[in-house]
Amino acid sequence: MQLKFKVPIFDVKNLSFIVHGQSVLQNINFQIFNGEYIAIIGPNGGGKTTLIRMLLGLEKPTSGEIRLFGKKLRSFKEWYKIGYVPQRASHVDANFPATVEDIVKMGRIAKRGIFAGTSQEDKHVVEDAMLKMDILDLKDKMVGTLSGGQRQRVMIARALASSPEILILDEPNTGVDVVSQQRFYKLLAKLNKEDGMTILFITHDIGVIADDIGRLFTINQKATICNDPKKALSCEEMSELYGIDAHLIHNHKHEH
Ligand SMILES: Nc1ncnc2c1ncn2[C@@H]1O[C@H](COP(=O)(O)OP(=O)(O)OP(=O)(O)O)[C@@H](O)[C@H]1O
Repeated sequence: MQLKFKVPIFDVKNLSFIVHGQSVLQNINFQIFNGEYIAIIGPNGGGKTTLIRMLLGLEKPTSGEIRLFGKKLRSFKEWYKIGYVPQRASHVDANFPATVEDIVKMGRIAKRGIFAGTSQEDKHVVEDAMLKMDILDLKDKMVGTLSGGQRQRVMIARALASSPEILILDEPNTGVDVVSQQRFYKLLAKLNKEDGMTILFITHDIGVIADDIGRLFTINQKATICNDPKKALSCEEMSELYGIDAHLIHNHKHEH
């Protein structure tokens, strides 16, 4: 009988990042497995975005090692397996000349290459991504005419169009109204539960998604991994992490 090993999607060992003599991240260790839903929180400037950029090979660690799907980062080529939505991705010019469908199709290029024609499978995946993000009825609209919440869902659908195995979202809710945010969180939870999509989500709204996530990483130069997020959500801890009145975050959950 063959032994089965569970290869983590990300395997991060002793990762540090120092810039201009300042330590941004120190000795970070974690693994992320298929099907997990993980939130990353931490204060502004705590190193969350830097960590994600290193996971994506956009920033070189000062020391440590990152493996993706078992491969060393420098030999990893299958980037379509990772769907990434950066901060402010949905800020587009009002006159940007593309429909919702055009934008989502662009995500497919990562998987198929720029010169490949459009196959039936491509059409199906693009439509499915729009369906999952609840934007099928908007497909012919110009993206610049959409609301912030709708554009945000378009950007996630674009990431889904490359059929990724993990979705990485960096604070995608900036400038989006609360009702749209709630809708968005529900869609993400569904994506994780029903489709088994692995999600890594940098957010400030931890009180709202605490019931959905499996693990919580707090990043403030160092990483603290919490396997039971609900227990970590005491107001004291939130205050310490954010340096703000944590009651606001908890009350937020009961607004609707
Ligand atoms: N290449 C770089 N050169 C100089 N400074 C850098 C570089 N990369 C990151 N930093 C610094 O590292 C710190 C962490 O920034 P980072 O954006 O990762 O934090 P963050 O936790 O994502 O913050 P926020 O919540 O505000 O987005 C900041 O002080 C930033 O200026």
